Amino acid sequence: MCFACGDEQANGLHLRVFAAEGVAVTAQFEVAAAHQGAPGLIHGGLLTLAFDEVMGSLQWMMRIPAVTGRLETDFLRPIPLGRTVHFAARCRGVHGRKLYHCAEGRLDGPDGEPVARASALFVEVRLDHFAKHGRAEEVQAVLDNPGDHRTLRAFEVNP
Ligand SMILES: CCCCCCCCCCCCCC(=O)SCCNC(=O)CCNC(=O)[C@H](O)C(C)(C)COP(=O)(O)OP(=O)(O)OC[C@H]1O[C@@H](n2cnc3c(N)ncnc32)[C@H](O)[C@@H]1OP(=O)(O)O
Repeated sequence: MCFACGDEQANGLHLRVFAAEGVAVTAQFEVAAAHQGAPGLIHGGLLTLAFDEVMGSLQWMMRIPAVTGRLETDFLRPIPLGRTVHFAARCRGVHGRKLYHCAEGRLDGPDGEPVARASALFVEVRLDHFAKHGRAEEVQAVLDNPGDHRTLRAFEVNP
């Protein structure tokens, strides 16, 4: 039940991420009333969350379990509610356990006005990172139905 991508989260971001050319993904985020910060505008933290999710999706494509170590967002333009942010993210490089990603958000279309940029460092972890640190109920639910989790984030790469 991920807040960024889970269908069950009534006020979640409901992000859908798609494989692109190379080690890259695209995604869309419809900014709803529940995502408000200042009146009529998106909350900046939620935009950063969207970047975290979109860049974090690259790991699924790379088949490397990793967590966010550092994430920096540049807020270029205010984003009104009711608009759609189109994201494009790619892996810039890998050094040891460190994965360097970058992403951009554009308004209302993949060629729309750039409204935000982000860069992140993800750090590869062993799978037991999640089992060890997560609350037991949710970890057990994944272990009971591992297929659900895999299917949810499966990309068709070069289908
Ligand atoms: C049950 C199974 C379920 C599976 C489901 C999968 C779901 C997946 C969901 C995905 C979730 C989606 C995403 C989410 O939302 S993930 C949620 C948010 N992120 C976290 O909770 C991460 C919390 N932090 C940690 O666990 C540890 O600090 C990590 C693991 C990150 C590193 O601690 P660890 O002790 O392991 O490693 P290390 O400290 O030797 O560092 C290693 C290298 O990295 C460099 N470094 C580290 N931090 C920074 C930094 N801030 N700036 C610059 N550099 C940094 C460091 O210098 C070193 O470099 P070098 O010396 O090698 O050159």
